[in-house]
Amino acid sequence: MTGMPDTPPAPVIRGDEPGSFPHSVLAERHPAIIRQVRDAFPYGPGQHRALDELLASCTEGTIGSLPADAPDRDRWLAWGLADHTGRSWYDVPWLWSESYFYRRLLEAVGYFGPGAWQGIDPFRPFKRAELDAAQTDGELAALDGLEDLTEQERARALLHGSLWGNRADLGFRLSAEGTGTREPVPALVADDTETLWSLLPPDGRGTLVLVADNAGRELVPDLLLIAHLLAGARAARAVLHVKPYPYYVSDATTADVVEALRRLCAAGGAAAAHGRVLWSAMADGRLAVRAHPFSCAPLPYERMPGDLRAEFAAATVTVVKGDLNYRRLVGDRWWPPTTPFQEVTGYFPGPVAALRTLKSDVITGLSAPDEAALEASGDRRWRTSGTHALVQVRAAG
Ligand SMILES: O=P(O)(O)OC[C@H]1O[C@](O)(CO)[C@@H](O)[C@@H]1O
Repeated sequence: MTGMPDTPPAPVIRGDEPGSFPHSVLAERHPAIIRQVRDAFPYGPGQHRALDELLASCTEGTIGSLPADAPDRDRWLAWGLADHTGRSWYDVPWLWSESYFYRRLLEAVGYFGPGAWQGIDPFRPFKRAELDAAQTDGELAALDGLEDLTEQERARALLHGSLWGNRADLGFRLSAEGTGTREPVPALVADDTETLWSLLPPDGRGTLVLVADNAGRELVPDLLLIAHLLAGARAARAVLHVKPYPYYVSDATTADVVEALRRLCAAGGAAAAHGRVLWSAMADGRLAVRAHPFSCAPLPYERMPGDLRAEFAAATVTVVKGDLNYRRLVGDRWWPPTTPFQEVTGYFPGPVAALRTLKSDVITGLSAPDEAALEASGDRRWRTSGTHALVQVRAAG
């Protein structure tokens, strides 16, 4: 990574090795997403044709440019489009390929308009199904059981709900059962939770920035965590960063925040109480939502623009959720796993915490014995299967 004298840059991850996880995402997952989106909407012939073209381009073709009148064409040119046009999707950085795939998918279905399909989220049916699932009711009802816990125990349960929600699985029931001395969640490969709490003490009255990842069953526990931190004055203000347009299937947009909040408020019990805290915090400005264009950039956060840098610099702590954001935070590279998290995030303009279940190859900040134990565990997919998680914090700004 540039500017980091102690840490020589590791190779950028590409999707060009058959059999590798990134390769399978480009070769199998992307075509499957095109199929699912196509089946979920009564699209017209133009959209079907554009989806056929995208499928052909990603499977056997090369990266094409954006239409001359695309509203974000200049932005994409600044993000490397001209350099990558005409190259194979497999030969450019994997992060870039994936990001651009979602941009092209939205183009194909007319999301950017003009026209009647402008603004229609092609992933909405999948997000909606998750939010509407009966299981979500049960998970929200389980919140009532947290009411008897101490503030610390509740904060921990909600933090783990947000963390494991990244696996689309609300973890607070699990965590609530285990509060106290027992370790509730195995499989944490790094746990800097106490450092995170030291940045957000009760009555600390700072600003929490949370960079969200997925909608639905990850965003709901993210919102619950924010509600708890605001209600207990561990944060006086919170800023929730979401995506300006649909991305990586389930990533949260402002529309998803609205749906999640309405779901909370309609749930009754403790969930609705949290929902009301958030609703009024939005009304008086203590909770703000941002949808910065860079949130959908195919680049690491190290290359963030000045206005975003200033926002993160002003935060007491920025909590970065999920796998994709982790890749962007540390750089999507084949780091040796013992590379210090503190070093690869040294460029970040303020204290930063990563809450992530492991769903791609990137990992930093492991101790050598932990790395050896994971490698010896017999399951070679510990990096990618979502069975492990981490809480990593760099406290110094
Ligand atoms: O929702 P998350 O935690 O960002 O995970 C998404 C991950 O899934 C992938 O799209 C691969 O399936 C990764 O590229 C990405 O890092």
